[in-house]
Amino acid sequence: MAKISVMGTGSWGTALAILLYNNGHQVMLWSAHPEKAVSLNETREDSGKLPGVKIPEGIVITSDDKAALTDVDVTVFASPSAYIRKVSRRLAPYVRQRQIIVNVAKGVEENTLMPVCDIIKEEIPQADVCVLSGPSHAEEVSRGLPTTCVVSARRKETAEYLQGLFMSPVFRVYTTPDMLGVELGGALKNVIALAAGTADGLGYGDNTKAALITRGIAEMTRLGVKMGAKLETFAGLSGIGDLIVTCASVHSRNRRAGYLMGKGYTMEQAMKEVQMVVEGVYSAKAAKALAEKYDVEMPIVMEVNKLLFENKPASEAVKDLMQREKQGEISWE
Ligand SMILES: NC(=O)c1ccc[n+]([C@@H]2O[C@H](COP(=O)([O-])OP(=O)(O)OC[C@H]3O[C@@H](n4cnc5c(N)ncnc54)[C@H](O)[C@@H]3O)[C@@H](O)[C@H]2O)c1
Ligand SMILES: O=P(O)(O)OC[C@H](O)CO
Repeated sequence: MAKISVMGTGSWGTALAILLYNNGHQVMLWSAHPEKAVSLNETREDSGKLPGVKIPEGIVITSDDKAALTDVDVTVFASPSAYIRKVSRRLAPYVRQRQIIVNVAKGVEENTLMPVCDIIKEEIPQADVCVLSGPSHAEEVSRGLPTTCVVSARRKETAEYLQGLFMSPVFRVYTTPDMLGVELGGALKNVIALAAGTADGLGYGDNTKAALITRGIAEMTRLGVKMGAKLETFAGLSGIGDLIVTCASVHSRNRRAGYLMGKGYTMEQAMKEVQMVVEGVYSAKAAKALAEKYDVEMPIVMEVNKLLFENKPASEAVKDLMQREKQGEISWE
């Protein structure tokens, strides 16, 4: 049994706290907001985000920074990527040397172009920062539906230790040394999911969805490999696996936000309607900047940016993607 704190009471933090508790660990769930911790303690359910999912009484819910980080074997950082720097800076004084921190947020910071693990490392240099990612909607994990993920760490032993903590009969975890690839897959798939949702909103079919997923993973892979990630990672759970789930699932907030934009909502209206974090909107500009920095062609990412930030009509974006200059699918050289 390990002592684990989960930092963040969004749907993913809550689902992982329940998973880890059911695996027999001692679990604390921390909210950045005292009033949220108080209300969750009373109700033992987040009826807005995970209706019908009970948070076991054995999970201690707190907003006490020091208590949540004292004598823990592992801490899981589950805040949305936009808050990770602020949360890391706030918690840094309570983090011991070589504390294992597992990042489960998916994003790239707009102004620094850093994936989430790098942000945590910068703010909490004494920590051993790892990542868990993959096709894993909280709505399904919290109900014990079979799910697979991948965990990456600097050292193989740490990754295998974490694999053991998270694994259950309904939650299968693989290990990988490719932290950068895992992080980029998780962040970039959200941008492609906005495009897939938009196509749904426009009333397009399965052919269009398959095209966006396939050409989307091609873009993600091109960029990732140029940045130093491994090619195989993009064919794995944190790459194509997560891209499929986020482009197809009824639970996906990125797909839903895109769907609403396809129906004519503005980005702001769509985000308001979804009510949960739409990470793709935060990562889109960073993805575009990375494509430019590494000189990689990412036409879907470029069109998503125009849709989000230049009010380009969705149907125009699709037309421009379809009528791009002719290309080979793979090189003839
Ligand atoms: N939900 C999922 O199924 C799922 C699965 C895998 C990964 N993720 C990733 O996990 C991360 C969290 O997503 P989520 O779905 O749990 O979020 P969510 O939309 O359910 O919840 C939002 C969270 O943001 C927190 N928050 C709001 N304002 C804050 C502030 N100022 N400072 C710190 N925290 C603040 C809220 O307390 C809440 O914990 C995201 O990066 C997401 O991509 C989510
Ligand atoms: O599918 P979304 O947009 O809800 O994102 C949540 C997770 O990343 C899915 O693994």
